[in-house]
Amino acid sequence: MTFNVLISDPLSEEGILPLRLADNVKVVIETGLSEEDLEERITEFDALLVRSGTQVTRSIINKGKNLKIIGRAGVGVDNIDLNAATEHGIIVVNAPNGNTNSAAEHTMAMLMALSRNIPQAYLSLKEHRWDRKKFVGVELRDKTLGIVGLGRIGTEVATRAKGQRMNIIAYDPFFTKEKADKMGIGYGTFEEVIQQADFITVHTPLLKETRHLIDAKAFGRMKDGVFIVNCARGGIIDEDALYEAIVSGKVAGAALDVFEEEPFMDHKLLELPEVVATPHLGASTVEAQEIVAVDVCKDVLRHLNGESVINPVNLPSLPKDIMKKVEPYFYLAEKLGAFLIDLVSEVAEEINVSFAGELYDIEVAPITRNTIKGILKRHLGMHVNDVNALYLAEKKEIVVNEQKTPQAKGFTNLITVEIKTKSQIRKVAGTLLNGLGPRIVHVDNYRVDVRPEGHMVVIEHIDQPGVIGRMGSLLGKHDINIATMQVDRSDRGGKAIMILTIDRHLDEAALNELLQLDEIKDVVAIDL
Ligand SMILES: NC(=O)c1ccc[n+]([C@@H]2O[C@H](COP(=O)([O-])OP(=O)(O)OC[C@H]3O[C@@H](n4cnc5c(N)ncnc54)[C@H](O)[C@@H]3O)[C@@H](O)[C@H]2O)c1
Ligand SMILES: O=C(O)[C@H](O)COP(=O)(O)O
Repeated sequence: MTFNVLISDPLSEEGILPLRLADNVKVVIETGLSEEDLEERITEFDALLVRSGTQVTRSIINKGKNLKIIGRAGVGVDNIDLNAATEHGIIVVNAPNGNTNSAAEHTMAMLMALSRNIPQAYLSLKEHRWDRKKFVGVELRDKTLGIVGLGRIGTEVATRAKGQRMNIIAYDPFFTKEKADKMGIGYGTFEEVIQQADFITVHTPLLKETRHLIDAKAFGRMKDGVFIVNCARGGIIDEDALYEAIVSGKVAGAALDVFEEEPFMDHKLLELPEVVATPHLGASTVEAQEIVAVDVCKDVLRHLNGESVINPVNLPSLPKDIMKKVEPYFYLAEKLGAFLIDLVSEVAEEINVSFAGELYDIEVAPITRNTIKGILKRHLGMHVNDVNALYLAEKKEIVVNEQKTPQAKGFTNLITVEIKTKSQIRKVAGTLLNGLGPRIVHVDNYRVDVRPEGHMVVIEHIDQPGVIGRMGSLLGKHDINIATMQVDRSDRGGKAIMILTIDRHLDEAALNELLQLDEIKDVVAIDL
C-alpha cells in the first residue's frame, strides 16, 4: 500500500528525506493553498504536514476522508483544530524540541535589537542619515527580565539572559521557588513578574487561558518604560492594548516576531518607531528546520507503518521504556473488549477496566484505550482508534473507570473488563502468559483458557450429560469443525459455559439450531 503525504508549508528538503526514502510513501509538496483548495486536495491524502502557515480547520479535517495523521514541523499547534482531529481519530504530532535553541537565540537577538535600537538605526543609515543622538539605548546588565512561561524556550532564554548579567524573575504554573533556587533565578507570581520587570518576554503557548494574557490591565501594572518581547505567539499580547501603551509612553518599546493575524503587509504597530519586528522567524534557521522536519516526518512514517509515535499532541505520550512495558497488552486488551461487547445484548452504560499483578505498577491508560477501542469498534466501525476511543465513549455517555489492584488471582498479570448495562453486568478477564501469548481466563464467573482469536462460539447451557455430544454432532452436520473447547460450570447440574473455537464463522442457521436444543440457553458467535 502506498500512502500519500501532502506537505503544505515550506519544509527543509533534507528534513523530508525520511519520507522520500520510504518506498511506501508518495510525497506531494503544494504550498500556498487556500482553505478551499486544501479542502478539495485533502481527500486523497493519508497525511498532512504543516508549519504555522496552514490553518488546518475543521472543514479541512472533515474532508480528509483518508487522513490518518497531521504533522506539525514545529511546536505551536494553535493553527490545527485539535478537537476536530481527535473526533475523527486523526493523530496530531509535532516536533517540540527541534526549534527551542533557534527560538531562544531569536528572542535574545530581538531583546538586544530592542534595547539598542539596531533596526531603527540601520534603517536611518540606509536612508543616508548619521544620527547618533536619536538611538541611545539601554544596557541589559543588571536589568530585570520577566519571563512568562518557563518551558523549553523560556528556560533557554533565562540561561542566555543570565549570561548578559540580567536578573531573571519567572512565572510558570509548573515553576516553583525550589526550581528557581536551583536555576539561580527569581520566582514570582504573574503579577510579581510583570510588576518587577524592566523587560518582559512571553514564552507560553497560545491557549484560551493565555489569549490576551498581557492586556491593558497588565500594562497598567508594569513599570513605566518597560520593554516587551513576544517571540511566542501573536494573541498572547493584546495588540490594541500594546499600541495604546506604547503611544502613552508606558511601554518604551516592543520586539515582536509573531502577530495576531499572519501574514500581513501593513500593521499599525509597525507605524510606531518603538516597535522592532520580524515576520515569524523564531524557528527559521537551517538547523531548526532540518531537525523539526526530520522529527515530524519520522513520526508520520511510524504512524503510517502502524508503530507508536514519539510526539503525539492529542494523545498522552509515554517514555519509550514505559511504552515497551504496556504495548504487549494492547492486543489482549482490544480483544477482551471486542469479545465482551458481543456477549452484551443491551446498551453499555459503564465500562470498568481493572488491572492486577505486574500491571499494578505501570501506566495503564493506553491499555484502557485499547479496550475501549475494541468495544466501540464492534458498533462504530473501523474509524475508532486510540485517538478517538475515549472521546467517542464520552459522546455515547458511557462512563469509563480504571482500577488497579496488586492481587492477580494467581496470574502474574490480569486485565478484567466489565460492562454494565441497564439490567446486565458481564465481565471477561485475560492474561498475557509468558512465552505463550494472550489468554481469556474468565468469562463472568467461569474459568476458561482460550486464545482470543479467530471464530468463536460462547454457549451458555445447563450442565447435563449428552449436551456436548449433541452440540458437537449438530456443528458436524453443518460442516463446522471444532478446534478447541473449554467448559466450566457453576455447580453440578447447574449453569455452565462452553467456549469453542471453530474453523469458520458460525452461521445463522447453525446458531438457530443450537438454540433449539433444550439444555442450551444462549449462543453467541464471536469473530475476533
Ligand atoms: N517564534 C517562533 O518561531 C517560535 C518558535 C518556537 C516556538 N514558538 C512558540 O513559543 C512558545 C513556547 O514554546 P516551548 O517550546 O517553550 O513550549 P513549552 O511547552 O516547553 O513551554 C510553554 C510553557 O508555558 C507555560 N504556560 C502555560 N500557560 C501559562 C500561563 N498562563 N502563564 C505562564 N506560563 C504558562 C507552560 O507551563 C509551559 O511550561 C509556543 O507558543 C510556541 O509555539 C515560537
Ligand atoms: O511554534 C513554532 O514551532 C514556531 O512558531 C515556528 O513556526 P514556523 O514553523 O511556522 O516557523
